[in-house]
Amino acid sequence: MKILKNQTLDQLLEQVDRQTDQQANQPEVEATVAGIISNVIQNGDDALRDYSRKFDKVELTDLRVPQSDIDAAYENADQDLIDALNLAKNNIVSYHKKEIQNGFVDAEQPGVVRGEKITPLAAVGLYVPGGTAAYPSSILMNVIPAKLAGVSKIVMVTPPQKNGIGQAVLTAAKIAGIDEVYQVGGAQAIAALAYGTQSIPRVDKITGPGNIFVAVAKKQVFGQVDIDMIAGPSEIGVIADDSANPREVAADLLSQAEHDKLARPMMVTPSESFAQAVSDQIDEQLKTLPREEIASASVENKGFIAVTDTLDEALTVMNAISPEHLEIELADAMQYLNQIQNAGSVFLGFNASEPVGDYVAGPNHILPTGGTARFFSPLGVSDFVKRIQFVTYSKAALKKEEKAITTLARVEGLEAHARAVESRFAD
Ligand SMILES: NC(=O)c1ccc[n+]([C@@H]2O[C@H](COP(=O)([O-])OP(=O)(O)OC[C@H]3O[C@@H](n4cnc5c(N)ncnc54)[C@H](O)[C@@H]3O)[C@@H](O)[C@H]2O)c1
Ligand SMILES: N[C@H](CO)Cc1c[nH]c[nH+]1
Ligand SMILES: [Zn+2]
Repeated sequence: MKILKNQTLDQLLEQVDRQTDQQANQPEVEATVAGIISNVIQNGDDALRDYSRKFDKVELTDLRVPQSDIDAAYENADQDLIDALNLAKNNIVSYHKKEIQNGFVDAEQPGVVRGEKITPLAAVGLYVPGGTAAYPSSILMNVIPAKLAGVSKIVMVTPPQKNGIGQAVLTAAKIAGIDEVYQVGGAQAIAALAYGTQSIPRVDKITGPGNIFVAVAKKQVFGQVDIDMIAGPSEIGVIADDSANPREVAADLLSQAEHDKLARPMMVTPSESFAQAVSDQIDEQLKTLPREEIASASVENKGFIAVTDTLDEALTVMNAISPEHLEIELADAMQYLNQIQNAGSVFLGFNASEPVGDYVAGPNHILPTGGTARFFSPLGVSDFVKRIQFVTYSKAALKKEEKAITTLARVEGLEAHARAVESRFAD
């Protein structure tokens, strides 16, 4: 892995900035995706079949996965898989239940009642990745907060596979309780959810992670629908020093590198010797990885280890990176949590290996990438609800505030605003 050493803090921050910019601006991908979206709007299901043939090498007739396939997958599933999915489901439910908002009613001022009611979205589309790998775990992470929010229409899309959607994916769909599944992926699936086709219903919001084409497509349909965030190619940032185990740190970095050739495995450390030890371990462990080709490309093209003068500088660089996942591999790691400003999900201590969050801990693994953890949050229950505000006034309460309202209205030159309130006291 590339080791950046003998660099000033400003030089390191400048490199992080430049890499993040690259993530955001992909002109050639933007153009490809714009063409795909336009074609799906024009040609609906036929365009979906064309792209499935072109990108996924799959000939599709029905886009919807029959319920019988979902039921059969569950019936035939390995008990270990069912047990693991149920354990994950229980932990994800118990964690996300704590996110449920209940709105409020405030009647503190005489004659005035105001408040906020929490309303589930009517229809959401969940994107579950399935190009280079299948992600049954992403089904749970997408569906559970939507169900806890009370969304009634939940539609799932996932890429078609040559011999049908994977049995583990369908088993997870059954356990998650989703029954409307369409076998289409990529930017075309995002377009179908945003605009609707003959088979796939239009939704109000699209959530879920995906590759660069999916991430850019979600960006382009924002405004036609809402989106949860830009959850693109996976990333992991590790802050570690000599108190950590280089073999374990290398293994965690590779766990995310194997997702995508564009995945970003990154470490920042104040120890040059530890940097070298981790880099050596990465080279060693890559040799036996089944997804070595993907992980090597990620390490080569997107990975780096930055050596800083101090631990404080390491925290500053990592906050600038704003990684999707941040591991703090330091003694007494919890003490550093309050210094973390930007990250999707934080893993504290030597045993909180990032895949624990991918699968079973309970927090969501659908997380912001490409530096967007500066302003996006992990997927959660709040992504599937809207807040509706309400007020009611007695005539006496309105009279009390009439002068303030009409003064402001006339300062803004909005006479009708003033007269609307004064009309209550005309007779
Ligand atoms: N950020 C997160 O929370 C999170 C969570 C899980 C996975 N991920 C990421 O999701 C991604 C999954 O990627 P994936 O590729 O395996 O599956 P994917 O489902 O995201 O994308 C596969 C689809 O991309 C389309 N496609 C492939 N090549 C294309 C091309 N050249 N032009 C246009 N469209 C093309 C195909 O139609 C295919 O169905 C990885 O980057 C992984 O790191 C992120
Ligand atoms: N680490 C991924 C998010 O970037 C989530 C995931 C799903 N399955 C395995 N990992
Ligand atoms: Zn992962």
